Amino acid sequence: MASTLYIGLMSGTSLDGIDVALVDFTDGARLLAHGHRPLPADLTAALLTLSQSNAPVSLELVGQLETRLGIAFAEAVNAFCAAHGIAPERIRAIGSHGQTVRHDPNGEIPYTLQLGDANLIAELTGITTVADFRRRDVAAGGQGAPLVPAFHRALFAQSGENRAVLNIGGIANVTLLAHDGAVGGFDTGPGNGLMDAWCRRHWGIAFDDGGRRAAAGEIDAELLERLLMDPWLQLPPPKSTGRDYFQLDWLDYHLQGLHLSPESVLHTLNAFTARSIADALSMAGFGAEAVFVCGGGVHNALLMRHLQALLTCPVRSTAALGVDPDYVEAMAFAWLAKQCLDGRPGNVTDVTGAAGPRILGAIYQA
Ligand SMILES: Nc1ncnc2c1ncn2[C@@H]1O[C@H](COP(=O)(O)OP(=O)(O)OP(=O)(O)O)[C@@H](O)[C@H]1O
Ligand SMILES: CC(=O)N[C@H]1[C@@H]2OC[C@@H](O2)[C@@H](O)[C@@H]1O[C@H](C)C(=O)O
Repeated sequence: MASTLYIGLMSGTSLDGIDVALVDFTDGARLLAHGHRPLPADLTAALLTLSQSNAPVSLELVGQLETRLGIAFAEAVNAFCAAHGIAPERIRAIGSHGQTVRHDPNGEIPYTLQLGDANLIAELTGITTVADFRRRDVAAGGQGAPLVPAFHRALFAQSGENRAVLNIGGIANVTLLAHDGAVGGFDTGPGNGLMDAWCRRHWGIAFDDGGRRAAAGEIDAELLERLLMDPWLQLPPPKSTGRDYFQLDWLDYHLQGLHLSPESVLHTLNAFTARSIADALSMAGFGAEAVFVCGGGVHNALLMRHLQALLTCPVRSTAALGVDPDYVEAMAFAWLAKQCLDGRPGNVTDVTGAAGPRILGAIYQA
């Protein structure tokens, strides 16, 4: 009988590193072990440059990053397996998200681009690898994102209540699990990405721990209003975005003529993330009875306070459902790999807008 153990690999838009999740699908989805491996600093720096939409990019750089990321993902798996004493033969497959460097499913020529050569992952780990999950959905006219809603449905639905599952990563996305079984979902806009970029620029730090620096500043009503006016936020679903749109150039444009302390800009960005999420939920007319949060934003206490203040239902971590909030996405890509190998669809057409359910991912045999 085929193994029920899968590894999910997630390297998200915040570029904080590689999440590794070992999941057993014998009965539901059980997280057996997890790990996090920072990306080498020069690789993060190259990816940050690449994700600026106006940066000149050479094909050589893209080719090299494809290789370097593939090696980094494989090393993350090998180190993880060694640390946990897991023989590669026990793993049915790896589901590798890859690193999104561009995402433009609505452009004249739609595309989405994730790097991290899965040939290398399969070769260096000896484990069958499934990767390239988004492009089939885009080929079918979809956004190619968000893809976690199908997994959220498998894991968190059947509660009889209207549940929202909110992932606050670099970008934020929400899954709407209605009490009658209907599933919706879309990106809501920036998560931590803009705050991280501001922290990097002003203090050379990766993120605002707990939201403490932001708390030292004030929310600026004028800046908040300007940010909330962005037309993307008003678009109806299906919709998705990436860090190539909500980036520092975008913020600098809105900061023109304002003279604010860096702390106040940060607090305004924090409030903006919360408002854009709450407004999106209200525009969707969903009537959430509970919101469960995953992704790194759950550790930003100030952001969680702002969210709770804006929403009338309880806002809790997915830990309240017994699922580690830092590994939901990595678990989702383990699940998507299993869906692919089982010949089952990975997309939710009401979420991505694709023409139909599609088996997502390409298989690289061990
Ligand atoms: N203690 C903390 N305080 C505040 N923010 C934190 C803390 N820990 C993590 N974060 C935030 O969470 C981010 C990482 O979140 P996560 O790993 O969910 O993002 P991601 O998966 O890369 O993004 P995406 O879901 O958009 O692909 C960090 O960059 C940081 O902004
Ligand atoms: C193109 C891309 O990489 N999108 C990511 C990003 O990070 C969060 C949000 O934007 C979501 O749409 C998606 O990731 C998750 C894993 C998803 O597909 O559900």
